[in-house]
Parts: sequence; structure tokens; C-alpha cells
Amino acid sequence: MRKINELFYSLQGEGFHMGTPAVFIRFSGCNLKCDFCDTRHESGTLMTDEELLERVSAFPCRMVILTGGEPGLWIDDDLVEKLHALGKYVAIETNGTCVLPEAIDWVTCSPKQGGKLNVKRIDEVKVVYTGAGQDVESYLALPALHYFLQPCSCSNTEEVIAYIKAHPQWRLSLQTHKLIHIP
Ligand SMILES: C[S@@+](CC[C@H](N)C(=O)[O-])C[C@H]1O[C@@H](n2cnc3c(N)ncnc32)[C@H](O)[C@@H]1O
Ligand SMILES: Nc1nc2[nH]cc(C(=O)O)c2c(=O)[nH]1
Ligand code: SF4
Ligand SMILES: [Mg+2]
Repeated sequence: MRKINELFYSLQGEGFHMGTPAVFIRFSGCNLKCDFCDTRHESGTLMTDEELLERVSAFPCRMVILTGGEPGLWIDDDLVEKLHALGKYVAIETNGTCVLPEAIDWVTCSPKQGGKLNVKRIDEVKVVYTGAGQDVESYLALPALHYFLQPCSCSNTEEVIAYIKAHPQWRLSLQTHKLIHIP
């Protein structure tokens, strides 16, 4: 059984795959407590993989996004294999502190201060920019394909744009779902 906070069909609002239709599986609970966290993830229902796959199969899209809370606390090779057997493309939003199943198709790592990184492969780094003085340059040393800075709850977008113009290795990621009011 795995503890699920919510499961919904929407568009990936953030980062490299922004705009792509996806089923979001939000797992309950997290091993970090970021003061800026925009998600209430603690509550949840225990679900069998059979129930989970049935819910996922109800939607026509190919992409499934594992998120949370911290999905790394709940997933394993078996779940990824089962989603692949349904023909799904498996992406994850993770804080990077957990060792992940290697077969995941896309790893979005959003490293957090004080969270020791244990991920072996990162496709996209996506750092929440909370304000001037935050050390984000060190995250550019992580081996990844893309490096995004994301404003905190769309509140400091101007500041992030100015930072990126001065440090053009970064790209902007907006939480577009918040701008267009979809889940
Ligand atoms: C809610 S977290 C869940 C996955 C995982 N725990 C993590 O932090 O990556 C999903 C994404 O939202 C980002 N996020 C959380 N709170 C945010 C906020 N207030 N503004 C912008 N992004 C935020 C996280 O950094 C992460 O990239
Ligand atoms: N539309 C939409 N895109 C998202 N990308 C990452 C999300 C998350 O909470 O992990 C998220 C979310 O909650 N909604
Ligand atoms: S690691 Fe992710 S889910 Fe956990 S508190 Fe931080 S932003 Fe929220
Ligand atoms: Mg979110």
C-alpha cells in the first residue's frame, strides 16, 4: 500500500515539460519542512497498486508525475515497472534526498538547503528562488541537462528575472498552473 494525498489530471505547470498533460500522483508526507512549501500533503489514503493503476488508467495522457510531499519515500522499482507496463512515461518531482528507482524517465530535482542529495541522475534542476542572498550558484555544479529558477509562489518574478539576466546559465520556470488557475 502507498499513501496518496491526491491524484488529479492537469497540465505540468512548471519546468521543462510545462504544458504537457499529465496525471499527478501526490504522495503523503515529507522528510523536509521547507518554510515556503505551497502544498498541504500530510493527509492521505492508503491505496493498493491495483487501485492506483486503475485511477491512472482512467486518463488518456502518457505522462505520470510522481510528486508529494516527497514521492521518493513511497516509490520503488515495482511501481515504475507497472506504470511502464501501462505505457506511461514516468516523471518525478523530488527534493533529491532519496535514492530513486533507476527506470524513472525524467527526474526533476528541487534541492533544498540542508537536504543531503542522494539522487544518482537528474534531468532537470529546479530551484525555488526565495530571495537575494540565497546561494544558488552551487546547484549549477549538479550534473543535469537543464537548470531552472522558480519564483516563490509567483511573488518575486521580477527579482528572479533580474537574477537570470545576470546569470544566464539559468532559465525561468513559472508556476503557470497558478497563473491560469488550474490544479
Ligand atoms: C511541493 S514539491 C513536491 C516534490 C518534492 N518534495 C520537492 O520539493 O521537489 C513540488 C515542487 O514545488 C516546488 N515548490 C514548493 N513550494 C513552492 C513555492 N512556494 N513556490 C514555488 N515552488 C514551490 C518544489 O521546490 C518542487 O519543485
Ligand atoms: N499543474 C501543476 N503542475 C505541477 N508541477 C509540479 C507540481 C507539484 O506540486 O509537484 C504541480 C502542481 O501541483 N500542479
Ligand atoms: S521538500 Fe517539497 S514537499 Fe517537502 S516541504 Fe519542501 S517543498 Fe514541500
Ligand atoms: Mg504544486
